[in-house]
Amino acid sequence: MNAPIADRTKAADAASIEGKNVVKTFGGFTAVDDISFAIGKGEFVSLIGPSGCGKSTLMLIAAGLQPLSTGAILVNGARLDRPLTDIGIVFQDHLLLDFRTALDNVLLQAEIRGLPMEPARARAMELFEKLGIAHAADRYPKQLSGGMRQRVSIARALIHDPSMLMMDEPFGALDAITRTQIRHDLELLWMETGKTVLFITHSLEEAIGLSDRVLVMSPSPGRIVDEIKVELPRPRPAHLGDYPSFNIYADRIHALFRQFGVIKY
Ligand SMILES: Nc1ncnc2c1ncn2[C@@H]1O[C@H](COP(=O)(O)OP(=O)(O)OP(=O)(O)O)[C@@H](O)[C@H]1O
Repeated sequence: MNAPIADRTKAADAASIEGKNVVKTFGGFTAVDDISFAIGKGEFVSLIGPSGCGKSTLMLIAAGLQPLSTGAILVNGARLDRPLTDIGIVFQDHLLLDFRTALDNVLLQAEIRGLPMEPARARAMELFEKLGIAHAADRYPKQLSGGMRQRVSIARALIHDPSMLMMDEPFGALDAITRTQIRHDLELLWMETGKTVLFITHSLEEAIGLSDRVLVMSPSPGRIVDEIKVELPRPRPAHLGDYPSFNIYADRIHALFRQFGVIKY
């Protein structure tokens, strides 16, 4: 099998992130139950698990946006005690401002971060080219399809060239055909940039189609119950079922969900 990460030279600039015995309680309720994980520089790791198992909570903790109850997050080996800034985040909801064009939405991120505007504009257009939306740079969010809006969100998350990307069900609201294409485009962008990615999804195709490793979570209280190293060549095809090993990985995840009663047939 070929190496999962295409451009290891870029990965040197990427961040590593580690969770050590992370616990998160809300009052008496345990949302995240003693989770440890390690994501290497330039690695693409997905979290998959049933609704409410604590995926978003874990991601927010890993980004320093939510305090943990006990445990620690280490970024490049240093304990995280504030929100990460060297990061891009993409949510299921695009969160674009209606009154700014696609390009200006991306440039807002550059403005907030105090980046020089001309290079930022050039980089935004370069990202738009790679994401296939250069022709729509001057359109407003309402004039874009759902897939195009998520592409703008990805460009916004990458405009400052962060060393890590976190994505919380970024394609969850898109139709199946758009999802397949945007998955492929994200994979190519990742192969080129070598960012460290933490990706949350409910989709086996997305988890297996994109990841170097898939971390499978139990129903609440969320724990990591399996780790699958995906050894499929990249870039991966639209129809993953062509690979017998895709079905083996998918069966393994289904079996776990069946064991937990998440899937009952
Ligand atoms: N701020 C909060 N206060 C209280 N409970 C919370 C809070 N945030 C999350 N929870 C609870 O923690 C659990 C995990 O939520 P979380 O959003 O992390 O799950 P998830 O796996 O991302 O779910 P989904 O796949 O449906 O998005 C849920 O039971 C949720 O209700």
